[in-house]
Amino acid sequence: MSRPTSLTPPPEAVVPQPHPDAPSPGTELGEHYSDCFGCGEAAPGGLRLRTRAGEGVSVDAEFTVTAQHQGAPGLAHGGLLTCAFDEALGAIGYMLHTTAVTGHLETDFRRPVPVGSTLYIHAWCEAVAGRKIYSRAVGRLDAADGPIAVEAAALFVSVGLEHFVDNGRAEEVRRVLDNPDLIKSGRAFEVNP
Ligand SMILES: CCCCCCCCCCCC(=O)SCCNC(=O)CCNC(=O)[C@H](O)C(C)(C)COP(=O)(O)OP(=O)(O)OC[C@H]1O[C@@H](n2cnc3c(N)ncnc32)[C@H](O)[C@@H]1OP(=O)(O)O
Repeated sequence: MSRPTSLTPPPEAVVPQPHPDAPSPGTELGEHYSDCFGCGEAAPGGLRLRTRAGEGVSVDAEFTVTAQHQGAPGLAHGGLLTCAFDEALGAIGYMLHTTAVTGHLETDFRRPVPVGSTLYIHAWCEAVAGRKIYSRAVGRLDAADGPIAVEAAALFVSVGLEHFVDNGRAEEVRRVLDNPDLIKSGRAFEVNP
């Protein structure tokens, strides 16, 4: 049976506060996993997105579009823009002190994003209902107050360590368990509080 894919928080959802141990605004969040395509330094051709803690349950990131990110000539590929938003929205987990995976993600492309431009991404959590985290993000062109180029809305679902251990390919899971430094933040595989 297929699941509902609504991005509207249910009536019992609450507006969350940052976890008491959440990083303070402006703190660089770093890569969560060295081979992550969205943020990992070791991922070939990856986006290497850097996120910072924002006010409340929010994060900020800048994504500069390079020639490697093209879809049409001189323009960013929409799928890669979505990846950047997935990454930024996922980093909201730092503010809630939970590890969450994307359940549903919608992206609205409002303006073309040229190669060489920088998207200023602001992502925030609207509501939490149990394991479900409802978040939104906006990407502005070339300045924090620039025109909106991309908007996204997502449902992330909190998961525990077993999600990764049980589902990841054994080779990479073993490599990480043998060398926890590969999870730079020490957060991505952390069991929920
Ligand atoms: C901290 C460091 C960070 C570090 C930063 C991390 C950044 C990561 C950025 C990248 C993030 C990714 O790309 S993650 C990779 C892409 N995503 C995935 O691979 C996830 C694949 N999907 C799954 O594994 C699963 O479907 C789950 C875990 C999402 C849910 O399965 P489950 O655990 O069995 O739970 P389940 O009962 O089905 O669902 C829980 C609740 O969520 C609802 N739900 C589940 N999926 C959906 C959906 N698509 N649309 C609506 N609702 C949904 C269910 O109805 C239910 O509601 P109710 O009955 O409770 O009301």
